[in-house]
Amino acid sequence: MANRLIGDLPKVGIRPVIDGRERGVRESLEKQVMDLAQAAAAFISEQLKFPSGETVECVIADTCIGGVAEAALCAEKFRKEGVGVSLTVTPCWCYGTEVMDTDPLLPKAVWGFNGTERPGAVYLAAALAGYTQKGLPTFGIYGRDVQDAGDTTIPEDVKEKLLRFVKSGLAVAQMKGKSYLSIGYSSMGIAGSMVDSGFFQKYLGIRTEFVESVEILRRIDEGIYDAEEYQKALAWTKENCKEGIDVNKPEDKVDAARKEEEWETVVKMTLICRDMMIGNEKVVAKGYREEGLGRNAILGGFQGQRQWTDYKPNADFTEAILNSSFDWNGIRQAFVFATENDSLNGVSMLFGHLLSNTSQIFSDVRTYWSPEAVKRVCGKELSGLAEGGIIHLINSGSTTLDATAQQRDEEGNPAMKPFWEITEEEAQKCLDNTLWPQAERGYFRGGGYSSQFKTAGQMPVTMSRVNLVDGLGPVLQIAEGWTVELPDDIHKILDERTNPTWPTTWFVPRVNGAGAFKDVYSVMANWGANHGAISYGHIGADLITLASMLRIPVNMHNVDEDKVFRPSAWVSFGENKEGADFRACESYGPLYGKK
Ligand SMILES: C[C@H](O)[C@@H](O)[C@@H](O)C(=O)CO
Ligand SMILES: [Mn+2]
Repeated sequence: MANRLIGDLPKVGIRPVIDGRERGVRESLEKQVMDLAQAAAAFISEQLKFPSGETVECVIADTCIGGVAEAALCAEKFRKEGVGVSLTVTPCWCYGTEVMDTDPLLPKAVWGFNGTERPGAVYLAAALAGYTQKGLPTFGIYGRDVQDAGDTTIPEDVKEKLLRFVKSGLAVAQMKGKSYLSIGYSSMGIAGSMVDSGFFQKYLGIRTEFVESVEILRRIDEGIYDAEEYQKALAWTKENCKEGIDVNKPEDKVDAARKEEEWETVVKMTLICRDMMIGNEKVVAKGYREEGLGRNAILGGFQGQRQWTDYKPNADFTEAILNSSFDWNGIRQAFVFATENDSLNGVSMLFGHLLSNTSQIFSDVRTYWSPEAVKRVCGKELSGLAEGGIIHLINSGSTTLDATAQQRDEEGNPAMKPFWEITEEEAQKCLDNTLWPQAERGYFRGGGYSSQFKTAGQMPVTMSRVNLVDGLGPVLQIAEGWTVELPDDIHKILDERTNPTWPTTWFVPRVNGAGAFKDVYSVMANWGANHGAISYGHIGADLITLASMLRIPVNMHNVDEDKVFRPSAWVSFGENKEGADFRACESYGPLYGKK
């Protein structure tokens, strides 16, 4: 069952613009301009897929655009085709405001071909000036090296910017109109769980759906789920999810019958939470049409703690399985599902998922371990990437099992891959490297099973978090770095004194000796909340581009300056990129409403 949301996937609209002077000039350029558009479309469709694995489709205007009439015809075609991102391309001079895309909600870029025979770059600058003057911030793409007229190869630096822009633009388009499903609400006073509907609506175009956790009980008690799939899921769970240690005090331990009941409950919870997000035609077929429609949720969160977990088994199993790239139905697209209903960490996970097509890690940013403290506690030295200190990422539930690092990339390195690249063997190894200890009943009186594993390998990762600042609005912080695998004699001591029943990832951010990235300790000290969303790969530059499209300023990042790609208008807000970002986001305000 694909996590199919309602509505078609957005397409990329390609706008070949041209000098409208007929009887010579225009005719001499038609082929070159259209060839450039075709080349861009072919490149984008060949390189990009959606998290569902579907290919990104491009729509090219029927004709070159030499003036406002053809611009309007193109806009109409894009509307009918469901275009969500607009890319204008040209090698020549065109009439800036007469051919521009004036849709304020479409992320837009202009690729001005770096050629000399025709003034393509001059058009690019004129167009961007027009977009800036009209309050339609637009990305400008201009290759470093001159190309010969008619050359339709796309230079590497242009490719990088095209992909960054399109991926981010498609993320914006995919979020629009979807829902955040909040199951329960405030969790243990975590501010991120007090879902801010205004933020979701105005910045992301996402509607917030609130459902009491009792709905899960109702559906369990009244059998409002696919009984056949439940049996399949339970059998699969018994086969693949082995119980781990039971750290509970003797008087808190439960008998086999209760443990079986808890497994049955958490499997039902998983089916039900998924159905609440995206619906299930089997539930409709059972006569529960409303329940079977779901809430078109592109991401969800479960309060869990504490009322539910004081009474019923926790949702660690549910959260871990939904966030993973596989379940009893096989290898599939991961969901985005936050524990403790931390909706802001959920949004950060969603950004990572839409940009990388991979499943996501949700963690407490739990402990900074200095080399000295590790030496004191373990009598051992940290080495390699870990030698400057490490951050312990760990949280009950909500971490994808892909984070066991059992998948391999083409070079044989540990990786977390888009689901369509994961082999059956790799999925099985992720499961085989995960145990499911009984929940600690001091925390979780209702019991349940927590996923427990360690990230066994070094992988490039990016930790991020959206934070809400009163009087300012949302900000995004980003830390690129690596997971590290500690020697077992260190890992065990540190993990067991922390919590041996949860999933652990050891994280080392890339530091540069200054500011928030002065050292590993500074990264943790500057982290804006108790949680971080961790995505495979160094996707910080993509996150920065996406944030600028959403008018969310980036308050902290360790991405190379030359990788920062924002709308050209940002330069008008000053040379200091960080300050300009804040001023530009403040000036433009959220995409879908007033602050
Ligand atoms: C079980 C505990 O309540 C944890 O859930 C808690 O420490 C957190 O994760 C807080 O973010
Ligand atoms: Mn937490």
